[in-house]
Amino acid sequence: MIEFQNVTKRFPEGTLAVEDFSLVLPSHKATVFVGSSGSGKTTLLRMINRMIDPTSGTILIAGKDISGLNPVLLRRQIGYVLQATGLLPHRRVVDNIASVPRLNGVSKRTARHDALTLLDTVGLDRSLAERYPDQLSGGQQQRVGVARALASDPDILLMDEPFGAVDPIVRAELQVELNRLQRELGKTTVFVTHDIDEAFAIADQVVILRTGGVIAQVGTPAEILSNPVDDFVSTFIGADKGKRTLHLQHREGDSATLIVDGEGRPAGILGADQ
Ligand SMILES: Nc1ncnc2c1ncn2[C@@H]1O[C@H](COP(=O)(O)OP(=O)(O)OP(=O)(O)O)[C@@H](O)[C@H]1O
Repeated sequence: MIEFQNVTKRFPEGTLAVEDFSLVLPSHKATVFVGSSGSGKTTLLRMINRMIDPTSGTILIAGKDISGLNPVLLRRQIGYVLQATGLLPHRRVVDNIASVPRLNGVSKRTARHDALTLLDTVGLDRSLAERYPDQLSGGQQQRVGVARALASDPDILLMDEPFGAVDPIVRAELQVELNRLQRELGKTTVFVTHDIDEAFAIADQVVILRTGGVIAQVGTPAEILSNPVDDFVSTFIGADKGKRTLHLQHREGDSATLIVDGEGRPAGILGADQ
């Protein structure tokens, strides 16, 4: 479990990026921060692995205040996936994936062996292992980025707009794959996006943010879709627009709930436990 307790971040030149933010991010679940540009999503994410330290307040991981932990060691225990993948261009795919285990002292042979297994995990063919990142498509590079983030078997996976640079079809595939991985591996995932549809597709817990990291609403996709708390949230999820009046439809004899758009087209499915 990750817990933010009254966390505020003011950058040195004065911007108040996050103000008095408190929230529990449950273990083994995907929490998605969604909000418009500048709402503080990335700042919140980066405070979890101490790439940014709060001005005040406390962040706990598994009950431990992270301000007392060595940032470098903390980062090696937390997977991090970025839009720009961060893959090392001069290293082969297999060595990119093996890089953090190698830093953690795992032998080259074991780290490379595990890297090949991770290619299977993220749905990539092992024949890609010896390529360099620029010999892969954008979607394949993102999968390698996910494999690399999983390589040290972290409990926590941070993902900052990881699918923002790929085309919509590949993006939808990656979202489906991430859901599968989430079910199989049960990581505590924190995902940042400005795309509300992506948030609904991935999240167990959606956090809709206003400027300053102020929480507009927290809930499951079903809770937010069925009961937006105010006009801001309604506008954000598109419930006020004729073109996408999403609503939920329970199907007779089926445990899943269908999300249907304003024209009656299925837009997604919520699992039985949501
Ligand atoms: N290093 C920094 N120095 C000063 N201000 C910063 C810094 N990083 C972020 N900010 C400011 O803090 C606010 C929140 O930024 P943040 O990157 O967290 O937002 P975001 O919701 O992730 O935005 P985006 O969707 O555009 O990435 C913005 O006003 C931003 O300009």
